Amino acid sequence: MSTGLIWFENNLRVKDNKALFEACEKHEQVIAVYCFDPRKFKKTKYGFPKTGKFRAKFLIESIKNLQENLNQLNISLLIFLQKPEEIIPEIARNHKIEAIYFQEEWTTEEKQIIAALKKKLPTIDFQSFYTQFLFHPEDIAYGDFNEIPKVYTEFRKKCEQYVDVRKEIEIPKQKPESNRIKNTSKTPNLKELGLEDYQQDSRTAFSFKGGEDEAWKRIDYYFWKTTKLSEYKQTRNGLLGKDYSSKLSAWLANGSISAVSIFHQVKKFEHEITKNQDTYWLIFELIWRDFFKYTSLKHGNSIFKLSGILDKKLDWKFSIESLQQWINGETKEDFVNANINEIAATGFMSNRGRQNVNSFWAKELKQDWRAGAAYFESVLVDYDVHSNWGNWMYNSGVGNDPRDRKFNIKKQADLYDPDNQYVDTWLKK
Ligand SMILES: Cc1cc2nc3c(=O)[nH]c(=O)nc-3n(C[C@H](O)[C@H](O)[C@H](O)COP(=O)(O)OP(=O)(O)OC[C@H]3O[C@@H](n4cnc5c(N)ncnc54)[C@H](O)[C@@H]3O)c2cc1C
Repeated sequence: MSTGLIWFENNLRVKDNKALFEACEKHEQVIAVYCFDPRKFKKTKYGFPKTGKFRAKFLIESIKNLQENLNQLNISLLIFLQKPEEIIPEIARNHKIEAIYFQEEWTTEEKQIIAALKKKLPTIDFQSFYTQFLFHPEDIAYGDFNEIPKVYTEFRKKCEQYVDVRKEIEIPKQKPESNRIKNTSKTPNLKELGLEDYQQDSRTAFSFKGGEDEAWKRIDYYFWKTTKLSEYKQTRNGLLGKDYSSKLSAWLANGSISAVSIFHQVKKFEHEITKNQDTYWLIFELIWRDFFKYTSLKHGNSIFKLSGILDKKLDWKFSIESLQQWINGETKEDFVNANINEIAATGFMSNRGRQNVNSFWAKELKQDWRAGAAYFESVLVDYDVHSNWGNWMYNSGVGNDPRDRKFNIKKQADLYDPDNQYVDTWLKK
């Protein structure tokens, strides 16, 4: 009997998951694996953990839900707190695995893991799929990733003109019960990941809960129950409350829902409820998400370099005291402090807030932008390597912003928080 292994990473869903679907189509027996990689929970050189408590909790919830949904398909999800390249070879040998299915990744840390696995399992067939994009890399109108433009609008227009978003891939058919294997593995808790448990701050903009089912509940609420999508563009610069933007980022980041699924929900909404600038704008933002992924595909590790993808030498400083003040919300700007307090207390910050906080750190204080990006990587519930480092480069003058703008923080606060409601909420302890 042929056995395939689906190795989950940032594609934690059963719907529209080509890797899972292919594994189920090609093999009579399918086993699923997820590894909480200890390297992702270690401390960075700045002293904070690479993955902080908000994202870790969201991930734990996501894995629990994935396990339930796979159970419905009679597929056992084995969960480990171990490096993939250490445990997967053992499973592959024990279960006579013929092929491993996974989401294609291209940043160095992920590539190293895949290379180590391949080295240890030279006879196994590795099948990877780009399942994180809106516009599939095989469909874009560029012959080579090197042709991806530096300017977003150029990229967007060409994609909109020439690329059709693919159809969603259905949930695989249920396997027979005999597909289940003995599974004593357990999802680790926050303590086992070296993190403290916490109570949610009552001021939080949104109570994020991980898992594919929760992502679809949010779609149901934001699109269908409240039709908030029909005013998305007008409200997306908001700072308080759960409805000013879609809040889909955390589920998108760990792949609990695909950009393709969201796109088709927008199209359905436009067909059944209303079609306007606001509904289009959610797609516009999903294209930004793609753009940063294509930027990192093109530029590789340059997205982590001080001089960025522009290879621009600027006069950067770095002091650990400044970093601490910025993180503690003790800068001279109340609007920056309020935003940084929000992210520290909840793991979330609006897009408007992120732009201002980034601009203040990199362009006002001229501090090494990578330290700010690393802090966001630690605390964000929705951290995505390409979106985070891409946006940070953009707002720090070493990325894709052709205008190299600096935010006037006071003006921004007057415009987006005219009654100080936001600042008052987040400056109070
Ligand atoms: C400095 C900085 C760091 C950021 N880091 C991240 C990150 O780690 N992960 C992340 O998902 N987003 C990041 N963003 C982008 C954006 O702020 C968040 O996606 C957004 O605030 C999440 O809220 P939402 O889902 O309600 O967004 P919505 O406004 O509802 O947007 C819908 C979706 O579009 C995508 N999107 C929207 N804006 C952007 C953008 N500027 N860049 C890329 N994708 C976008 C997201 O997937 C988002 O979920 C960052 C922005 C800045 C300025």
